[in-house]
Amino acid sequence: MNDTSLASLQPAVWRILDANFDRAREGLRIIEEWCRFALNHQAMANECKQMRQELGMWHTPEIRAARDTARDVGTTLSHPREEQRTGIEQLLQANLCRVQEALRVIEEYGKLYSPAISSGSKQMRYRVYALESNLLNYRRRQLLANSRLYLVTSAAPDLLLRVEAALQGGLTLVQYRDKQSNDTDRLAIAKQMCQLCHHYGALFILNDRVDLALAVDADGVHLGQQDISIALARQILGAQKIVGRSTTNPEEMERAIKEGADYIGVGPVYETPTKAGKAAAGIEYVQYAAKNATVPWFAIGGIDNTNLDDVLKAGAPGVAMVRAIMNAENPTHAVQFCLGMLNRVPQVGFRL
Ligand SMILES: Cc1ncc(COP(=O)(O)OP(=O)(O)O)c(N)n1
Ligand SMILES: Cc1ncsc1CCOP(=O)(O)O
Ligand SMILES: [Mg+2]
Repeated sequence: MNDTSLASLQPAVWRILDANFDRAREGLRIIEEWCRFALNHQAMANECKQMRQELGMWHTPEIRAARDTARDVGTTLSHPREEQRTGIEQLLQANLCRVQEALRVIEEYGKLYSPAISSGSKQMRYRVYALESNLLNYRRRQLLANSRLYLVTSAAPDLLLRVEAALQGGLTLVQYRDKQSNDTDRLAIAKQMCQLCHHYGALFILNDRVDLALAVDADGVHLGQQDISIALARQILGAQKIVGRSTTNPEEMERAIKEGADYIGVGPVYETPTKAGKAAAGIEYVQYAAKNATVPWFAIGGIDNTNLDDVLKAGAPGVAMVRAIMNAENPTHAVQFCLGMLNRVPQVGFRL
């Protein structure tokens, strides 16, 4: 192409704009379907729809007319990564990226066609960034609120295999708790466990360690009463991440909720060798939480299939377990059994 005058470039610019309007609208439609049918989230679905419609208005007949699919050398190009999505998170992420890229292309090439479309496209790209953060945040919180069984890990030679087996049973919430490894090992394990959980669509939380949670991009952190404040953890991790707090009595519960905990641990319900020497808070504290907790909560401490029914009868919407899953002969079956019992009790609707 020797003639580089604007007029001679026009057909190529139109073809680029045409392809990218399609790309952006298709990507938005994929995200919209998830917001609408999976999350039932009207505002986010509507935001996708509005943006699709605005793109439709910019996608003029003259741009559409430039389409030349037969001569498009890119139609048969693909990358193996495009053909495989390991989970819904990755699928949404890939499509958000696709929309952002397409809008960036429209913004740049639009400068050769219409400054209004170019700057409109830039504004829309920022709207897509906001949508991305709302979507991931909402999904995280919804998954937390719907999780009724929480696996807190303990040391095991086949730790990741055990966690994977538990995930295969339908677990959606995992906390990596490791009181004995060195930091190099902790970081390596946390990375792998985080990937594993996300592969199964589950949330991954770090016990105690905000720094490691940040390093591996975990979904959040679980803080004890002696750990840093919830506000500081949020400042470090960002507003999108989950911060949980242990509570052993009504005062700690009230404070944790007031300070903005996304969820709380309630216990130890019973004495447990996993936290030897810690006094039991008792089933009465579970009954108290059932009446007063306004955020998702998990009864924890000495719970197994011999007493799960009592804990549920006391009003727990969810439970956290270490030994009952980690030491089970078959963690998949242990999870399935507990979820079966938990799902017999109607779900409590916490406000997201
Ligand atoms: C869900 C949940 N609840 C409580 C705890 C206990 O946390 P903490 O008091 O910090 O004790 P350690 O787990 O750090 O020994 C928890 N980990 N998870
Ligand atoms: C971490 C923790 N926090 C309160 S009790 C507890 C341990 C629960 O372990 P188990 O389920 O094996 O009794
Ligand atoms: Mg702790």
